Amino acid sequence: MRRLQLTDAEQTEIVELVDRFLDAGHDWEPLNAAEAATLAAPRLPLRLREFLAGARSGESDITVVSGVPLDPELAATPTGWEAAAKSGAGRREEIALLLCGAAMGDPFGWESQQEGRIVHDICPAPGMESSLTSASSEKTLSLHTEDVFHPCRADYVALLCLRNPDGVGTTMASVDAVELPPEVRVALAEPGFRFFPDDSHSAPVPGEEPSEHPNEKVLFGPEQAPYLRFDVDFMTATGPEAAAAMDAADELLRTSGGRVVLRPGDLVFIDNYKVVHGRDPFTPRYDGADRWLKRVNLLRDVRRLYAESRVRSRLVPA
Ligand SMILES: O=C(O)CCC(=O)C(=O)O
Ligand SMILES: [Fe+2]
Repeated sequence: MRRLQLTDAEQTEIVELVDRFLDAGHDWEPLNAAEAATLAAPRLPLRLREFLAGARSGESDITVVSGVPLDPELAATPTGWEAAAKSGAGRREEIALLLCGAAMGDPFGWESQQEGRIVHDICPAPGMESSLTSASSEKTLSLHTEDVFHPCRADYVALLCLRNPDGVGTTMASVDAVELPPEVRVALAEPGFRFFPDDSHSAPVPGEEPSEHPNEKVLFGPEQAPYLRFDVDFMTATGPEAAAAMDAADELLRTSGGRVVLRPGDLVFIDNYKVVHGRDPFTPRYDGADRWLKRVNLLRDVRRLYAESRVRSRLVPA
């Protein structure tokens, strides 16, 4: 894990950059602002840009920037993403996240997720307490690769913490840190698995038809330092050896991993090719003081999405 604490002077620079971004009268729909964020990101503090460039080129598994400035008049935590979308709560934080995110990758979204919003709100929603989505609270969110089913899944999931009054942990396990027995490693590197869209995807997304789910590998890429895709809730094994390897990996990831308690102003970049993440359970309050994160998905090059979807759009089509 790499960590950077922003200084007071750097925080002031970011506040001014957010002000300038607002004054420039960009279209505040974050999807439209994503490109403007890429153009403005070179004005972020030099030390921050160098830190993120190092994290990117060194393929840091977990990268934390602390002290991202939050609005002193931050709105109450909305009761779910729809409420946040309606009120525009946390706009300054969305911009700060987009700007920092754009220094690490290209922001993109999903037509099928939070109605195509590019910056997501992660806060507990009434009725969703036990769901398998980030709107849950009372149920553990098990370790997962974000959008495990899709070839255009993020290289990084960036989470900016606005509130976390009970110190709820974001669980994480890195493929670099887990010791998989050789036979498990071999089985996970065979195309013996199928991956499915998780419950946060509302509309059908390409690949939702069972026939469209090819057999895939859990471990892929460089043999000495493989990448990982994994989500026990939204994958199946196609044979007994694959099933045994999946169970073993699940157990080893859970026991080898740890947790990061995000504090207000903490921004974490989770390498979605190396790290699976989840969340500890908590009791929601629904009183405006609940835990609240903003999330953006990042690709290292958005052209991977254009090529796959055959549309020049930052949204994966539904
Ligand atoms: O709430 C968290 O800490 C993480 C939730 C999650 O899995 C996500 O936002 O992708
Ligand atoms: Fe997630």
